[in-house]
Amino acid sequence: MKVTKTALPGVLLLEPPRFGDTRGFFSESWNRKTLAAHGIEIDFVQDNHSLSAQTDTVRGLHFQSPPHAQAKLVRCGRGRLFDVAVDIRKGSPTYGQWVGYELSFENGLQLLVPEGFLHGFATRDPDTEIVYKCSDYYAPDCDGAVRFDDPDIGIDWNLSGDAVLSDKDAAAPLLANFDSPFTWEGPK
Ligand SMILES: Cc1cn([C@H]2C[C@H](O)[C@@H](COP(=O)(O)OP(=O)(O)O[C@H]3O[C@@H](C)C(=O)[C@@H](O)[C@H]3O)O2)c(=O)[nH]c1=O
Repeated sequence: MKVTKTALPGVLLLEPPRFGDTRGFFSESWNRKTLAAHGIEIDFVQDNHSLSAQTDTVRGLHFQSPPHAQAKLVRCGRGRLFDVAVDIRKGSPTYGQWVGYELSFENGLQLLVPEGFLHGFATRDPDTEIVYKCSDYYAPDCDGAVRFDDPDIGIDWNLSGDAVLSDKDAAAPLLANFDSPFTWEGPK
């Protein structure tokens, strides 16, 4: 397993090995012991799977507040997506900064998004599937969102057309009008 640090401490890019043969490939998409050996010890309790029919579908930027904050381990099941994490921990030296990576069925990459970060993605192909593990259960009362195209965050989504959004995401507040429920706890 190759684990690469990103510009945002705590956000990691994971590359599980794939064993190819004449049938195709085999890959361990998650293994608690392997991740623990890399210092990643998170109790995942829920797996999510969604399909986005159209290219340029954007879901995000989402979070769940404490006491139901979620870390997420994200991969692409089919197609290609651009996956983004944004630091929203008050007092963090990287508050408001983002990183984004292309996760695809082809490259098998995974993004680890810790608690205290917004998560969102844009699809690059039709019928793109995302699959992700979450460290807490869905808690609609703690569900929140920030505008995906907030100019203060400035994510370069590189869309080919207009974003396809849910009503909830279209009505999400800007970061400037948002009181983050997360606080930076210092370097780890
Ligand atoms: C997130 C979620 C939604 N739902 C339901 C609520 C609603 O009826 C339907 C669609 O919900 P949403 O519109 O919130 O789905 P979606 O916009 O795909 O939300 C997801 O976006 C990505 C970026 C994330 O990071 C996730 O944590 C989650 O917020 O599914 C669950 O039952 N369980 C869940 O865990």
